[in-house]
Amino acid sequence: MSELAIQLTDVSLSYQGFTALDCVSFDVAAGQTMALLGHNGAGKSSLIKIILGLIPPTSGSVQILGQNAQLSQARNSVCLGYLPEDASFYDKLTGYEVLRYFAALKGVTQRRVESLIEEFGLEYAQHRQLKTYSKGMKQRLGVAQAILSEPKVLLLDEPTVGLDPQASQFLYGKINQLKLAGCAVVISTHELSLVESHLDRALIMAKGKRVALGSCAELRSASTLKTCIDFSELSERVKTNAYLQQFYQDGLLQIAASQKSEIVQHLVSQCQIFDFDIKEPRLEDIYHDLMGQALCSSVEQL
Ligand SMILES: Nc1ncnc2c1ncn2[C@@H]1O[C@H](COP(=O)(O)OP(=O)(O)OP(=O)(O)O)[C@@H](O)[C@H]1O
Repeated sequence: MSELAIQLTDVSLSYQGFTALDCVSFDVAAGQTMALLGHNGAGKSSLIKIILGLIPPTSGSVQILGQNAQLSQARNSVCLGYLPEDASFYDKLTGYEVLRYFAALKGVTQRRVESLIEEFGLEYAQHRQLKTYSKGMKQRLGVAQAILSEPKVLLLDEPTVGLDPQASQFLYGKINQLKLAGCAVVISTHELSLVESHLDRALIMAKGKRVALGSCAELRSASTLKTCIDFSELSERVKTNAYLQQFYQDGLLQIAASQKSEIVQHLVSQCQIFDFDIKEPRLEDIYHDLMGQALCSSVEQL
């Protein structure tokens, strides 16, 4: 099994008596991406700040690369990269000066700064003050700052807000490169369709509690949503098949995710149907389904 980069055990947090996080546990292995999903105020940013060691949990433990996150060695380590929600820098500085400043703090070379400026498409504006930057340009700079030191643990709070589709795609490409180099990545986001194909696991949270944790396939199985098998042509062989009839609804076969291989086998071997389209529920639908279930049952863990 891969080395655990982040390990949270029973983490709770209270802000002046208000419980923002309630006994949350999860881990992220080196080279894995974890998406933090949840409604506004669910506790995602608080979790990220706790992982960074910026705020101490009221109870529970947090280990980063085997060290207590509250210890300064872990907090000051160049191994951590962080993009805060609404990252803002002193707007009289130029983009180049901002990156040079963080590079000096992290012991990163000028060459790396120049190469990131180029990669993030900010060359033309690098010597302009940030007050002349658009939101997306500032966000690109923020992401470049976060990955400056080629971190082992990267925490991104809503990284694609303000980015155009091309820049979002570029960002996820970068994240995938870092993952291949063994970086553990945590992304808090509301943009579920963007993160879906890049995450290894997602933690869904509501009101500071863990609602569900798992890969897209595991979350799909935990949901009540059906996988649909669509035929290019309505097939009599399916409608009249004694076993398949029970799943036939609205011109589709509607099955639980766990039944997929069994039904596909049946379609091929018993009905000789080879032309079909399998439509899995998307992360966004799964999220709404699990969140609905959790809120109905007062946010009990699934
Ligand atoms: N410094 C603070 N003092 C008091 N309450 C706070 C503080 N920071 C956050 N909270 C509260 O804790 C809860 C969780 O906030 P948090 O910012 O972690 O949520 P979030 O999931 O990141 O939300 P969003 O998606 O809106 O960014 C919210 O109810 C928020 O009002």
